[in-house]
Amino acid sequence: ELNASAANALVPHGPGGVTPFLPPSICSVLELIEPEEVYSGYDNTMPDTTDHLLSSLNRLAGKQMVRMVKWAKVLPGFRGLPIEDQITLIQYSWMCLSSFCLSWRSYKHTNAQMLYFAPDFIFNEDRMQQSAMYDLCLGMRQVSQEFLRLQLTYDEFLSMKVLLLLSTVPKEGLKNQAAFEEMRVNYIKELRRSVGKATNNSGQTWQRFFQLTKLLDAMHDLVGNLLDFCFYTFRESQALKVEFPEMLVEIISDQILKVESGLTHTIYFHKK
Ligand SMILES: Cc1noc(COc2cccc(F)c2F)c1-c1ccc(CNS(=O)(=O)C2(C)CC2)cc1
Repeated sequence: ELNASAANALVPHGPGGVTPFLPPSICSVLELIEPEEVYSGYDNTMPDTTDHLLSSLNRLAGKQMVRMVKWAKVLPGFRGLPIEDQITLIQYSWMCLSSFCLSWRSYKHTNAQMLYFAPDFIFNEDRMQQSAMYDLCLGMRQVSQEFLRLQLTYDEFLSMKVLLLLSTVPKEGLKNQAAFEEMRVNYIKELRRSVGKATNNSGQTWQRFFQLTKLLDAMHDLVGNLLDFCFYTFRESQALKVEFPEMLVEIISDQILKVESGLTHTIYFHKK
């Protein structure tokens, strides 16, 4: 919609006519900066042993993390936060973001039937059983099925994903808490706009906004269990023969300390 500042940006282009110069909308920027899908390079000739599946998941997660950091650095508003806060927010939310993107890919590519980790690395029932985290996989597939039931739109997905980046903070607050809160409010407005578009601004808009914020809250509970499994596997990686790439070792080592000493706080939209 044309707001006041955009209206002032009308650029005259000749007698009487003006061509509106509109800054790109936030959702068009989010679509532009969304990373490409990553291939896992999974060796399908190897047997689907648990350690081979989990080590391959970790290698893929490491590749995804590189793209996630690049994405955050060009995310409108994120650059304006202090670098320490940028690092903290990515460190605290990486599993949540990774899982949310997995649910979207699974919804888009497999109609929420399987877990589409990568084009060359898809989990069917067998692989979910073999992965030693069957329940976590089912939980993730349920999120994907909720996307299908709601017919989640790409713009809703993109603004929800930013809100997940901005949902877990240090208990003692960030360096620049005000800048963080302003950014979070802006993306809540962006989600509201996306929902409005999806419901043609009908009476359904608020009901849908309620459903999507409930879905965001549900992500945190699932991801908490995923992180428990992650921290356990990380600690026992030698015994379990599960390899972790350098990128993940760095993030997990830092995060374990803060999560297990209760220094993190998750912002929920709804009371429990
Ligand atoms: C890649 C990738 N695409 O989505 C996700 C997140 O979602 C899930 C990850 C595993 C099972 C699920 F059911 C998920 F939904 C990842 C991902 C892979 C590995 C790690 C860290 N490794 S780990 O310790 O957590 C583990 C899994 C190897 C055991 C973190 C994220």
